[in-house]
Amino acid sequence: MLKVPEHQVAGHIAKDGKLGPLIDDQGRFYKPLQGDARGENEAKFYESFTSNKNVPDHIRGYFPVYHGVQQVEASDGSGELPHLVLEDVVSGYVKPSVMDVKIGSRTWYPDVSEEYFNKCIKKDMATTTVSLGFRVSGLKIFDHQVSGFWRPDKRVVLAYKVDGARMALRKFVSSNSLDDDAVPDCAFASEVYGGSNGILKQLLELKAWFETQTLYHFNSCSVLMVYENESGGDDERRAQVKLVDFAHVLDGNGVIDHNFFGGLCSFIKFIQDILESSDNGHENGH
Ligand SMILES: Nc1ncnc2c1ncn2[C@@H]1O[C@H](COP(=O)(O)OP(=O)(O)OP(=O)(O)O)[C@@H](O)[C@H]1O
Ligand SMILES: O=P(O)(O)O[C@@H]1[C@H](O)[C@H](O)[C@@H](OP(=O)(O)O)[C@H](OP(=O)(O)O)[C@H]1O
Repeated sequence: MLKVPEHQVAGHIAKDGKLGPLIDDQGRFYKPLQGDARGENEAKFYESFTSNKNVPDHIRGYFPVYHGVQQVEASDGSGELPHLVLEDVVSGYVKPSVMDVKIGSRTWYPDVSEEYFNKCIKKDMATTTVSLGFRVSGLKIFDHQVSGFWRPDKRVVLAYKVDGARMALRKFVSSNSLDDDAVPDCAFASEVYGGSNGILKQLLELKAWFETQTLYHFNSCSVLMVYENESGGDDERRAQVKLVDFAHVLDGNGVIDHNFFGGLCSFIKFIQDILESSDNGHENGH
C-alpha cells in the first residue's frame, strides 16, 4: 500500500486529492510523471544518467537510485498513472531534518515559452535565486526542545531574503529551532555541515565535478539535505546531500553548467561561514 511521504518539504504534495509523490515501505519514492513535457523529460534524464559511462561512480551516489517508470494508483484518485520509481532518500531515518534548496541564479533556460520565462523570472526576483544563486524551497526541522517537527509555511519560506536564507541554514543545524525569537545555537553545525562525511565535504565533491562536467545542465534542480536526530548508533547524524528534480535538465553540449556551478559555490560559501562562526564559538553569528 502506497502512502503520502511524511518528510516531503517542497514541490507538489499529495494532499486534498491533489497529485503528488507516494512512498512504499521498501524505501521507494514514486513521483508521478507530470502530464506535460516535464515528466517525460525527467524520465529521459534518469534513463540517460543511469546508463552514462562518463558519470564517475562517486558522483552517482549524489543522485537517488532510479528503478524505472511504473504504473501505480495515483494520489488524486484518477486511477493508474506512470510514476518514476526512485530511491526514497529519507527512508531509514527516524527523525530526519530535511531541507530543499533550489540551485542557480535563474530557473528559466533557453527556448522556454515567454509565459514560462515570465513565471520563472518573477519568482527568481522575488526570492534569493537572483541575489544569491539559490533559494530555500522548503524545510522541516526536528526541534529538540519540544521533541517534534518544525516546518515553516511555504509562503514564509518563499519570502526569505538573504538574511532569511542564512537564518534557515543556521536553524537547520540548531537545537532551538522552533522559537522564532531565539538565536539559533548551531549546536549540530560541526557534526552535520562539518566533519569528514558532512554536508560541506559532499558539496565540495559535487562542486569538483561541476567544475568540469559538460554532460548536463541542471536547470531548476535542488540540493536535498537530510540528517538524523534520533540518537544511537555510530554514525548517528548520517548527513546526506542528494540532487533531486530533473524535470528541466538539458544536454550540456560540451558547455559548463555555469548557472548551477555558480549557485553551488554561493551555497557552499554560506555553509562555510556558518561552520566558521560556530567553530570560533561565535554561535550567534555576531
Ligand atoms: N527521491 C526522493 N526521496 C525522498 N524525498 C524526495 C525524493 N525526491 C523528492 N523528494 C521530496 O519531494 C520534494 C519535491 O521533489 P521534486 O522537486 O522532485 O518535485 P516537484 O513536484 O517536481 O517539485 P517542483 O514543483 O518544485 O518542481 C523534495 O523537496 C523532497 O522533499
Ligand atoms: O515554488 P513553489 O511555490 O512550490 O512553486 C512551484 C515551483 O516553482 C516549481 O518549480 C514549479 O514547477 P516547474 O519548476 O516544473 O515549473 C511549479 O509549477 P507548476 O505549479 O506549474 O507545476 C510551482 O508551482
